[in-house]
Amino acid sequence: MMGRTLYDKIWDDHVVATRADGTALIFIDRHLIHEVTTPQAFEGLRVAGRRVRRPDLTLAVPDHNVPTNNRFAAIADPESAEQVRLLEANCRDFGIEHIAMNAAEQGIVHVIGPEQGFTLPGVTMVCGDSHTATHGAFGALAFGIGTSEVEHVFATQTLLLRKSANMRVTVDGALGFSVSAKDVALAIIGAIGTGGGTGHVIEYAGDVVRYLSMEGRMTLCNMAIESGARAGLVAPDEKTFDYVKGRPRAPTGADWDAALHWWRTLPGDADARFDREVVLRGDEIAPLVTWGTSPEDVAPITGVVPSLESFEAHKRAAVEKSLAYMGLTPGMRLEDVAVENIFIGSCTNSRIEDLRAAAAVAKGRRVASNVRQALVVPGSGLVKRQAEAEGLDTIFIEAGFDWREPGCSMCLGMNPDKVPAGERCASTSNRNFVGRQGPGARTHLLSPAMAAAAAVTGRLTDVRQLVTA
Ligand SMILES: CC(C)[C@H](C(=O)O)[C@@H](O)C(=O)O
Ligand code: SF4
Repeated sequence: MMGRTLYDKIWDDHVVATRADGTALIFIDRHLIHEVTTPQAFEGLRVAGRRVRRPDLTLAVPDHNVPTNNRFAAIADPESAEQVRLLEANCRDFGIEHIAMNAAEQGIVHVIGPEQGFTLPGVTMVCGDSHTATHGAFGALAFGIGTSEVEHVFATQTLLLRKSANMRVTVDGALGFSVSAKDVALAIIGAIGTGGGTGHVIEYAGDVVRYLSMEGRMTLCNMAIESGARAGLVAPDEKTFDYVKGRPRAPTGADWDAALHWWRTLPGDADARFDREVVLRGDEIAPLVTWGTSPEDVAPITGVVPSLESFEAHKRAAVEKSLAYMGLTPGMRLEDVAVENIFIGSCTNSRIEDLRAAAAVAKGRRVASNVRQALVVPGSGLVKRQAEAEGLDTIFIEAGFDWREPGCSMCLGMNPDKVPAGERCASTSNRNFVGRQGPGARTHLLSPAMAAAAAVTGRLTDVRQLVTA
């Protein structure tokens, strides 16, 4: 038998039935849900007179619409308030565990899954949310689904799927000083483009990926979707198992031993074949920022806004449009771009290590006077509590940052945290699309350390000038 990849193994383990047309019915081990993509799915169940088949494999949390301040006041926007209310009511009606907005464990769905030990190696995991790829960091096959599929999983705990192709992205060598998982994620998308992973599940491999912490691997897998991939994966190893062990929903006792035994068999076989291979060198990755309205529009912070001529002819019109939206001109030094807003948060970069990296830069410095909002939004209540125990909140507050409650916040304009039209934001999130952080907002994606550097200088800045090795 030919060697199998990690993806092949998880897939094979979950096939319930195969059909003549090449699709397969796949069992879903874990279903995360949030308030945005579930109301219609629950309604569909009601109309059909169905129950949720496996409420015990389902976990709910509100995140997109929750305000990150004034948590105990009513949510001002009626639509947001209704979505959050509906999630709770539907979970009560259908017997699903719901982490309430003001619970200590609340947070962004992709932060709380791993934190709670709900995310495990080898499982299939879905959520009505594109950044479900994050959980692939544990060697779980995790991907986003649409609302009608959410209903299908509710009703049957399965999905009808067509298998993707196998792709491997290897990042060899080591990362330079102040270069983080976010820079690796951006470098990969810059190299392969937003369509580079289409039709594939990407396994991230190589020394750089092995060396990354679980937090870093989550950042990397989080952005798999921005390269068009169905999912991102990292083979589980001892670091993975150490992270999972002792989490509230992780297996214990004999179950743990059995799980560990199985998890160790998951990494791909040495002779497994990938349909596509891409190799990057870690030492060639600099701290990166985006200059355009697509996550593939990346450049080293030491660089300039690219010229139209540097693109293939068919791309130039789009680049021109994107630069006009961003208010940038070719040849402009990226370090000369002033920013009025800073966002440190999102399911890409709101975990404890992200906050530590940002705090290390912010410590003893002040947010620049041209910066009007500098938000630090922990990914969950538990991250917030940990950060406070370490005194990170004090560092941020003394530097002039705004220390908030957990949620999606300024990552997208579904709650009160928005970037005003025409203003720029140095943001640790994953999407710089037109209007993503508010109508007319201009987003520059970067790492937490780079966002903190931008906050204290008031412009995009090479963090390596502020911190020494
Ligand atoms: C609102 C939700 C469905 C959406 C997603 O699917 O990703 C959001 O989380 C995002 O990041 O754009
Ligand atoms: S933090 Fe941003 S990317 Fe992540 S789930 Fe929320 S809105 Fe989507």
